[in-house]
Amino acid sequence: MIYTITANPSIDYVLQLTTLTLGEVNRTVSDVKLPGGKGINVSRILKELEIDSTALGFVGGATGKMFENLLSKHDLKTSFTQVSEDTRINVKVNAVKQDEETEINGTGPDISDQEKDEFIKQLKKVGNGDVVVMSGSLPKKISETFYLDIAEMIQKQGADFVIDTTGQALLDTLPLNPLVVKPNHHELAELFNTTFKDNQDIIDNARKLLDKGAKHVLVSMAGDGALLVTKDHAYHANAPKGTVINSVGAGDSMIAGFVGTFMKTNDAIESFHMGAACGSATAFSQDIAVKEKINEVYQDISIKELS
Ligand SMILES: Nc1ncnc2c1ncn2[C@@H]1O[C@H](COP(=O)(O)OP(=O)(O)OP(=O)(O)O)[C@@H](O)[C@H]1O
Ligand SMILES: O=P(O)(O)OC[C@@]1(O)O[C@H](CO)[C@@H](O)[C@@H]1O
Repeated sequence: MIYTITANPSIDYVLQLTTLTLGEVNRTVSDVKLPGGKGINVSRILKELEIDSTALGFVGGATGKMFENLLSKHDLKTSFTQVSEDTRINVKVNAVKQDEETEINGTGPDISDQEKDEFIKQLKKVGNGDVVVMSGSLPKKISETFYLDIAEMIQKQGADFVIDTTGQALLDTLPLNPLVVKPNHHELAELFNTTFKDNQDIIDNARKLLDKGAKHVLVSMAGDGALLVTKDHAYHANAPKGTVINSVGAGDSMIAGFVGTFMKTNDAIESFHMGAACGSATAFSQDIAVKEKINEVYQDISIKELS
């Protein structure tokens, strides 16, 4: 079983505008409310790929009820920990003429020690052969070592983990050998306080994450596709041409496609191909991609060995 942890889920309020002008009244062309959060998006793509997962996280208040209601349409297995404060609302603005996406993410509810303990109890059921995907920001009262503590705990129980976070929190988990990490190229550059001049530069820095313990490294590069870096080889997946509608969740979709396929096939290149298809398919959709779109985009992706 794959478990996804979204410590700070959200209602994503996605607004399409012609243009966005700060300091003025702006009106939407369309708006939708989606059940959001990185782990939730991973679970939603896994569902499209017909792979079972259970979504875990903290949900609370009136917005939490709305979140669960929005999510119920997707028929996912969930086991949320109820908290007393409200689930956050994240605002996503797509200004079509300016070809710009702006995101405003809330901080999320305070989580009490008791609520946190209840959540941790849920992880007792994780065992041999399971994979736990942990992603997204932490609510403010949760310790920065939350993901690291969970990784240590579930590893002792025989499970693998995947982590999608940035900075020191990511580096700290590498010695525990995450199955895959997926920084985007900006996050990778920040990790090593550098800038990249070409793909080889990115590959060299991605290999530092392998040296520190990651089993696979994906580097996503939005409209420039993605890289899969292993100790001896590096591969590039193209980003097919298409109309980008809302790329929120493209990175989560890539992780879901990779992890779900890897659990079935143990084949990193095939998993990378599916990950890239899921990422681009989501960028070409208003919501997280559905399986028909993923299958269509899959045909337009080719994986090239670079070294
Ligand atoms: N404009 C695009 N055109 C085609 N494919 C895209 C586009 N944007 C993203 N993708 C695909 O999705 C993958 C993940 O996107 P991206 O690099 O933006 O991840 P991210 O920064 O983690 O995104 P997010 O945080 O919004 O989920 C890319 O590597 C690429 O394969
Ligand atoms: O604030 P975080 O937890 O870093 O990111 C949350 C978020 O932006 O990530 C998802 C897209 O990746 C969205 O569904 C959600 O709103």
